[in-house]
Amino acid sequence: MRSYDLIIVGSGSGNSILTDEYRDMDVAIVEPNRFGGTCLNVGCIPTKMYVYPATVADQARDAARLGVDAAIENVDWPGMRDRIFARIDAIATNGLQYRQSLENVTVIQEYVHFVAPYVLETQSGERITAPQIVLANGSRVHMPDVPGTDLEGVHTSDTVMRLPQQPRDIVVVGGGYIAAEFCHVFQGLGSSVTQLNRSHRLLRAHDDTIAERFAREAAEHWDLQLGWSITGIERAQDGRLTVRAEASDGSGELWERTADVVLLATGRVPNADTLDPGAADLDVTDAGLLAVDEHQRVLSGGEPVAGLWALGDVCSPHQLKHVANAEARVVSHNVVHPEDLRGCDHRYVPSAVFTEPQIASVGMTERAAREWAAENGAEITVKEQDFGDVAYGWAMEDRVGICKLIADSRTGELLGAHLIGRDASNLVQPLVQGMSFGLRVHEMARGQYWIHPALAEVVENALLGLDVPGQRPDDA
Ligand SMILES: Cc1cc2nc3c(=O)[nH]c(=O)nc-3n(C[C@H](O)[C@H](O)[C@H](O)COP(=O)(O)OP(=O)(O)OC[C@H]3O[C@@H](n4cnc5c(N)ncnc54)[C@H](O)[C@@H]3O)c2cc1C
Ligand SMILES: NC(=O)c1ccc[n+]([C@@H]2O[C@H](COP(=O)([O-])OP(=O)(O)OC[C@H]3O[C@@H](n4cnc5c(N)ncnc54)[C@H](O)[C@@H]3O)[C@@H](O)[C@H]2O)c1
Repeated sequence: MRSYDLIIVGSGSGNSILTDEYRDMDVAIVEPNRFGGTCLNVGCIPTKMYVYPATVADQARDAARLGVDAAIENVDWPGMRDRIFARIDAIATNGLQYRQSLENVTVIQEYVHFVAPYVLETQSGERITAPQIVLANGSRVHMPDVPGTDLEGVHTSDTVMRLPQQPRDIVVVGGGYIAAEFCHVFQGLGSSVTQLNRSHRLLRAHDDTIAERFAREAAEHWDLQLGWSITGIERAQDGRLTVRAEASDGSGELWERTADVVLLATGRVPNADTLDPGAADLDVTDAGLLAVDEHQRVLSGGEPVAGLWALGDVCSPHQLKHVANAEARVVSHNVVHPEDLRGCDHRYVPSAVFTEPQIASVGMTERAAREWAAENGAEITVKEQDFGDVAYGWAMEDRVGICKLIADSRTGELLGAHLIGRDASNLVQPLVQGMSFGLRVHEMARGQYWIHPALAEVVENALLGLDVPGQRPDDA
């Protein structure tokens, strides 16, 4: 059995823990797939490289409203795909080659699983061990359990971005982040898109106002079919794919649609199970995540196991790259400073959905805040500020955007922020900052300049619209 000082399983955020402090350690990085993990190869980065041109095309289509007549002559999918992956594949290849070039690092290109505490076995039967092991092996696509998902032309986010040609039409199954982003990509680039979702609600974790506004916009941009559960996919006589579904309400009503391509976007599951965690007595949560404490130490029987760490999608309910990266920074420190353990601050985790229009959110939804207030004898104040009511919104003739804020009306603490509209993923950042550093609503609104007439004035006005200390007439 080969011994190392440290084994890292997974080359996504796990790869980033190796700082200068690790130069004298004998390290193994285990990565059976493309080096760099999900975000780089099949996730955040390539999706956004498709989202951007799709948004450009969408804006061109919408420009006549502003007095600019534009026409989209052509969308070069193969050229776009090759441009995107020329950049990404080179980063993955260079990342692998760099790690392989280091004297103290061994890259093992196989899957591993536990056979005993601190002992992992590769697919080819080699056993490796280390006193410190970082489990950063992410999550995988969840496939609906229906016939036909293995047919050619049925894709997931892992494969759809490498399609040889842009599909004329596509059925996207699911109502979460991935479905929302790919519906925008394909619709923006000119495919005919049908979105099929089991429930009547899109983006289920989001604030009701935002989810409803998004569903309204989605229905204007593509064919939105809500309340249908997929029952199977078949090869149609013309060689295309027929998706079949039945009504989710049990009425027995049936639905079908034929398209060139089907994209399954029905969630991701953590890869804790594939590590065989029972062989090392590791705790797994009901959601299938490796259980960790606040220092990212993996738990066994509720107690931290010395030298065993986890980070990212394999242990995080958030399934977000910035969370995986933050946890990687904590693990990077803790592995080499066990006497000075750091923790990860998960209080205000923002996220954005890069669809059209963009959506961004941090903190409690209004519904969660109302429940929290009822349980804690608190009172909340809510402000919905339309983008269309600030100067830059006039310039855009905006009819969609909202910045919705929720605060504790006694303390002025911002509890939640939810935006839909142009640049929402950037507009939310000053609010994340204010929340993270304990600023009260009035301090955020009046303790800084807001550039006029930037779109950020929508955030300023939303803050000023909250009924909180410092902003009431008797506080003046
Ligand atoms: C289409 C898509 C778009 C996304 N967009 C965004 C976004 O815009 N913003 C955002 O914040 N997040 C986004 N995410 C989520 C984000 O990609 C993940 O949260 C993040 O990449 C998780 O990082 P990780 O290091 O935990 O895992 P990963 O990056 O998945 O790395 C885990 C690695 O472990 C390897 N592995 C798995 N099992 C084993 C094993 N048994 N042995 C050895 N190696 C193993 C895998 O091959 C993989 O490379 C997106 C995800 C997808 C799928
Ligand atoms: N911009 C971002 O930050 C970003 C982008 C993409 C993905 N992600 C991350 O990746 C994760 C996975 O994304 P996702 O969109 O696949 O998951 P999700 O959990 O957001 O949505 C899954 C959807 O699939 C539906 N579904 C599940 N099983 C189904 C079935 N059998 N039939 C029909 N519908 C079914 C669910 O109802 C839900 O609407 C997200 O949790 C997110 O954190 C983030």
